[in-house]
Amino acid sequence: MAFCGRLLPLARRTLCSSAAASAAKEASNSYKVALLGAAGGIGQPLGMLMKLNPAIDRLSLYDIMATPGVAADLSHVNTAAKVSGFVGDDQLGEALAGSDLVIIPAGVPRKPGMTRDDLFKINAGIVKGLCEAIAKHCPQALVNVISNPVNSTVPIAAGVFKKAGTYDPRRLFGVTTLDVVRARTFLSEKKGLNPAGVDVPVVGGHAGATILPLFSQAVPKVDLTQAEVEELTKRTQEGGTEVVQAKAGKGSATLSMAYAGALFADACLQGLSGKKDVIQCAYVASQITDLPFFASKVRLGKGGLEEVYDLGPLSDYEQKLLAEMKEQLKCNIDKGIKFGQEN
Ligand SMILES: NC(=O)c1ccc[n+]([C@@H]2O[C@H](COP(=O)([O-])OP(=O)(O)OC[C@H]3O[C@@H](n4cnc5c(N)ncnc54)[C@H](O)[C@@H]3O)[C@@H](O)[C@H]2O)c1
Ligand SMILES: O=C(O)C[C@H](O)C(=O)O
Repeated sequence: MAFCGRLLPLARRTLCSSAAASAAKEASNSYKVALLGAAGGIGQPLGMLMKLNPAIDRLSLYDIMATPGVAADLSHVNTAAKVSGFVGDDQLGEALAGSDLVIIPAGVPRKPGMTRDDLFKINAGIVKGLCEAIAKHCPQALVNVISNPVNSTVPIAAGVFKKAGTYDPRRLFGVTTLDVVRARTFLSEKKGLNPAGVDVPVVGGHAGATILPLFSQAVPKVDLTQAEVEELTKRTQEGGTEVVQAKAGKGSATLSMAYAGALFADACLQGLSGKKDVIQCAYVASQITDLPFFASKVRLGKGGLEEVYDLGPLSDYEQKLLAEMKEQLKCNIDKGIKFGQEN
């Protein structure tokens, strides 16, 4: 994780005009990050990883319960980020004010036998309410949506921001990094590679068949039989379910998700700081297919989303899976858009 060596010169604390403040941010990488759902299974380890990130000088932990304790605990870790806990609706505005990046893992997780779409009923309303507050209190922040079903919660967030007049597609991201993390891990295990040097783009969405790992574009280039490709693809698509079943009713992926969420959040902050060539996969407003939201490789920069890359050359198998998944992804997107229009 590239958190290395970006510590803060004290001088920036004295700057107060917004131009000076933004110049200072760029020079010193001092960002405020708000984590919504901070007392949860993902929220707690993700809060920990954010506390360790030297690019962050203020870490705001918000939840509907238990954040004072989580914040007190985390605040004793001797890193620069100043931790504050906020609990309940009344404190949400203060938690968000001045944030550069808001990460949303708030909401219920799956139990065995459920699909991510089964979470829609509860999580749609949670994401909507939190995004309304973001539009009001930190409309310029980048927003990382982790809450499932991501295929629908991102269109919901876009709808809220559109209604509020603050929508900028460059600032809204569905976090699909865990799919990339899994594809890297599973490929490395299969081929005896060091996972540190392995990359696999994962495109589409974040649910079952909509998760499309592109093993034909893996780095380093790896020879795989068709049976191996199919096995790795299936395992990546079902990675979340593998964890849900293993946890047997006690939730879904939290630790690996916190790791993935921290990677993506750090990439967003690196982009904001002006670092060049920050490339990640993410689920964003997109024109590379006929669907309005799609996960693919993107470049992050000072404005957030700076470039959406097209899919590149796909194998026949990947083309077939892409064609097959589009209807499901479209349904998930339409459901989110409809919810946004009706609520
Ligand atoms: N994008 C991904 O790859 C990915 C991976 C894993 C989990 N998830 C999703 O992340 C979400 C959270 O998972 P978890 O395991 O952390 O669940 P959890 O139940 O352990 O934690 C969720 C937290 O959200 C809080 N919360 C509920 N309503 C809230 C609100 N209105 N405002 C603020 N906080 C609120 C809860 O109090 C709880 O602390 C789930 O929807 C899960 O499906 C996504
Ligand atoms: O599978 C889930 O429900 C959680 C998450 O989306 C995951 O991929 O682990």
